[in-house]
Amino acid sequence: MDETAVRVRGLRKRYGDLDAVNGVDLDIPRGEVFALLGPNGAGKSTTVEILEGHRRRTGGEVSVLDLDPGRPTRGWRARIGIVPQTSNEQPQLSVREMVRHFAGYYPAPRDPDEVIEAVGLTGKADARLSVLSGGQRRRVDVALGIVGDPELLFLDEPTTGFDPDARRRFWQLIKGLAGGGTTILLTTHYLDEAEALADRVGVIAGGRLVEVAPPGDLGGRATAKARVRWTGPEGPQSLETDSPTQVVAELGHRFDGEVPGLTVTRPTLEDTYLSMIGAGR
Ligand SMILES: Nc1ncnc2c1ncn2[C@@H]1O[C@H](COP(=O)(O)OP(=O)(O)OP(=O)(O)O)[C@@H](O)[C@H]1O
Repeated sequence: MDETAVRVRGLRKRYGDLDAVNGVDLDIPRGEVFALLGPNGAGKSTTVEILEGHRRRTGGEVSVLDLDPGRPTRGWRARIGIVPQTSNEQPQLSVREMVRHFAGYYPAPRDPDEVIEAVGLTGKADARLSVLSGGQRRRVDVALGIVGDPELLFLDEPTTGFDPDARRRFWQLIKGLAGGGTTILLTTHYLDEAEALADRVGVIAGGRLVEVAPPGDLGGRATAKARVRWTGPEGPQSLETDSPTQVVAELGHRFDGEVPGLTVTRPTLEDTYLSMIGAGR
C-alpha cells in the first residue's frame, strides 16, 4: 500500500479562458490532516472536486488512494468520504433515516447512531431535515461523510454556519478521526480552524499553491522577528528583534519595574496569510 494518500502533479483545470487551477503539485501522506486555504475563487473546490472524482481535469496527473479519480471505481468510492460545500438532502427524511440510508451504500459502515452522536445530533435524530437549523444540517452533511468509515475524508468548508460551540465539538470529532488514522483534506476560510486541525496548510491563490507548510511555519512565521512596543518618556516606542526576552529584561532594568504599555507580538497566521494572498493576486 502506497503511503501517499494524495499525489498531484501539474494539475490544471480550465473553464473557457480561465485557468482555475494552474499547475498544482501536492503530496499528502496517509494519516495527515491537510488544510487548503485561499480566497474566494482561488481554486480550492475545483481542486478538491477533481480529487474526489467529481470533476474532470484539463491536465496533470492525479492519484488518490492509488487510483486515478478520473476513472473511479465503486470500491474506491467506498473508501473515501465527502462533505461537499452544498448538499442535496431529502428534507422529508429524519436525521436517522438519512444517515442509515447513506450507511447502506458502504460495505463496512459505522453504526449510524454512533455517527449521529459523534456529530452532536442525538437529540435531533428523529427530526426531519427540513426543520433543522443551517448549522444542524451541516452536521448531518458531516455525518454522511463519515458514516462509510472512510480512509480519506474530504471536507469542503465543513463548519460554515456552525456556532462556536459546534465548531469546537467538530474539531474534536476531526481530531478523533485523525487520531484513528483517517487522512483528511479540508478547505476552510477560518484560519483558527486550519491552525487547530491541520498538520500542514496549503495556501492557494489564483489557481496556484503559493506555499505548503505546517501552520506555525507558514510564511516564515516561526523565525519571524518579534515586535516589542512600550511607552517611554519620549512617547510610544517600537523595536523589531530576534531576542524579545532580552529587550524586555533591559527595559525592565531601565524602568526599574513595570514597563508602561509593554506588548510583544509576532505575526499571526492571519497576518501571514493576508500578505501571502495579497502577493498572489
Ligand atoms: N463550472 C464552472 N464553470 C466556469 N467557471 C467555474 C466553474 N466552477 C468554478 N469556476 C471558476 O473557477 C474559479 C475557481 O473556483 P472554485 O470554486 O474552485 O474556488 P474556491 O477557491 O473553492 O472558492 P470559494 O472559497 O468561493 O469556495 C472561480 O473563478 C470560479 O468562478
